Amino acid sequence: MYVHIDTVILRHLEMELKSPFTTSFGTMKTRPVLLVEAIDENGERGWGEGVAFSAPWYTEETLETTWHMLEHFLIPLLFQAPIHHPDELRTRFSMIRRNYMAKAALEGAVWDVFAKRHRMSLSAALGGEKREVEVGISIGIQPITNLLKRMEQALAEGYRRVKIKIKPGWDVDVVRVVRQHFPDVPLMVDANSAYSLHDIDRLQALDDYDLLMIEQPLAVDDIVDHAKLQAKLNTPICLDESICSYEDAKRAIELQSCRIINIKIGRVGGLTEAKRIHDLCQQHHIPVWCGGMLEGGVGRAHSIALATLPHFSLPSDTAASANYWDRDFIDPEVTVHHGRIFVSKQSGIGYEVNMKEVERRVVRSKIYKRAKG
Ligand SMILES: O=C(O)CCC(=O)C1=CC=C[C@@H](O)[C@@H]1C(=O)O
Ligand SMILES: [Mg+2]
Repeated sequence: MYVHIDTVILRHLEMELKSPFTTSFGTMKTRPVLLVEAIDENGERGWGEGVAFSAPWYTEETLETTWHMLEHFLIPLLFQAPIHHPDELRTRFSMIRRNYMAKAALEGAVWDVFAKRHRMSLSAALGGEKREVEVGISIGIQPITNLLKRMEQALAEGYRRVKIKIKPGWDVDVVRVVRQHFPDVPLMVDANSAYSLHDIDRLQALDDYDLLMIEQPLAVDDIVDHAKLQAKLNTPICLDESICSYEDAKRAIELQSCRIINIKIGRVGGLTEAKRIHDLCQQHHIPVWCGGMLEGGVGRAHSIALATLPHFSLPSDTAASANYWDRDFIDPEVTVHHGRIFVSKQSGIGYEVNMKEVERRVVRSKIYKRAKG
């Protein structure tokens, strides 16, 4: 069966975060969402989500660059020919350099159409096996009393792992206080590239606190210094920003730059590449987990489906919708029960897009139609 995508609709939504999210590179109060709707020749609708932020602080992409790449390059490439399987888009889009979040947003919508056309859940279409996924929570930088209170609340809600942000001057002391209050909680830190090899003493000091991992301590595009650092740390390094492709993951594994990899669909260019990285890590016994990008409900649904693949062994950053927003734009919203999300058996992403909630937040939209004939 071939899928002809006839229409793509882009919508820019602004989502108000319940509480500002602070990391080593800044604070976010609202989260822009680029919602991608793909409609095939039968009227089947699939949804994808662009996860780039409004400024290029996480990677080089922004919502604006994503929109530009979709409008001028990726949607025209998609319209060029029908597809037999979404995996084909990885090759078709390969002539476009990088712009992974833009590629992932469109590819994700096509995956949703494909799964619906085959009356399968996205999880099943990807080869997912789990009926539920374990969930962790990521807590931004905030005054220590607020951090401890938020952790207390998250653990009471059943989250299976807590991730806290660190940066120079907000690291060893904070982790020590957290450990004093929560000696046994599964705990990890995310540095978002705030350190260099000159900080090795501070990073080695974290070895005393039984952390699950230290996420992305060094430069966003580095795997060489991370290998030098990992050789001096007992705590596993988890790479996030450094891994944008299967090839990056292959090099990082060969150089022993990390012992864990965080897979994010948008960062690596889509579900097909995410699955390839998952399979590579499975072959090399490198644990993986599904990272988060403060996604809206559609991006969260895609992450949940990905996290059902067999080698995802660590809790995902796919917390409940209520952790981020007063109201998500999907029905039902994502909920977490005793630290787990039950995977929907519905076809496609497993959630309905609530157009009333979408329209409330849309600041811009545009329709793209395939020229017939
Ligand atoms: O989506 C979530 O709940 C986790 C978000 C999160 O921790 C991150 C999102 C984007 C960039 C970073 O700040 C951080 C990460 O690197 O994982
Ligand atoms: Mg990270």
